Amino acid sequence: MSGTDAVMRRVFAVREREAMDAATEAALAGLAARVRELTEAVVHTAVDPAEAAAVAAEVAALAARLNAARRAEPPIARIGGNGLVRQLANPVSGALNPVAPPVEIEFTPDGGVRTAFTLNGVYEGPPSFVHGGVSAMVLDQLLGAAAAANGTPGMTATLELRYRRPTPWGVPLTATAKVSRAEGRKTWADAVIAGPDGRTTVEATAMFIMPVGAHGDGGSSGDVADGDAPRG
Ligand SMILES: CCCCCCCCCC(=O)SCCNC(=O)CCNC(=O)[C@H](O)C(C)(C)COP(=O)(O)OP(=O)(O)OC[C@H]1O[C@@H](n2cnc3c(N)ncnc32)[C@H](O)[C@@H]1OP(=O)(O)O
Repeated sequence: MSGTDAVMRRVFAVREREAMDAATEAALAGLAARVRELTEAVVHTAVDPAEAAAVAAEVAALAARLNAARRAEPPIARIGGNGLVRQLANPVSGALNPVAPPVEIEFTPDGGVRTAFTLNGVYEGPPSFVHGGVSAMVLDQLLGAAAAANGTPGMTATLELRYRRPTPWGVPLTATAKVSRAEGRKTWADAVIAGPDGRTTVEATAMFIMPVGAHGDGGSSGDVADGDAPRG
């Protein structure tokens, strides 16, 4: 994505942030994974009120330990030496964010993107099914990654969802996205989530707009957050 990299640097311009070293990233990814387990346990626990209160006090103490040294902003890591960065705490795909499932996005040979993921009960909306807003969040990220993979990244301007069937949690899901059209600063992309039987549960179409200046014609040129670059 060498041509894309320069555009990405401008579209998702953020203030300069210190990149996280690999050892700290690995340690915090492990911490986030444990906190995900904790969150899932909180949602499903059936302990008595006294035990819940005791655990709450311990968790408060742990939060105080982490807050003893804070970064002003969420962490990033650099990809290569060209200024492109990954947002390690992206709420969809960031391994360092306990709120993120996380969803790992890969390039596909057809120029699109794909992910396989499982959502647990933390993301429940209607009983037994994934919250529609969570599906929208995953699809927005995936569609944005498809626009980036096409070399035409942008800000989400429109996001249309069609919920065809309920999306179950606790089972393997797949999602794919691909650009259908790009004109000027606008890029359109389509995406679907499918259940384990391969049937579509949610369809989405989005339009992304590349902010003015992102083509390198004098717009912002700060460091860049690319959401979370697809791995592949
Ligand atoms: C690997 C990396 C993966 C990254 C994935 C990231 C996924 C996540 C992406 C997000 O969540 S982004 C956050 C949610 N989106 C926003 O917060 C966007 C907020 N809105 C904006 O920043 C601006 O409104 C925007 C950049 C979208 C457009 O501002 P502009 O000043 O560039 O638009 P302008 O007014 O010049 O209009 C340009 C054209 O776009 C049209 N337009 C602008 N906003 C529109 C809109 N919202 N919907 C439909 N059309 C829109 C507008 O009518 C016009 O059409 P025409 O050229 O045909 O005349």
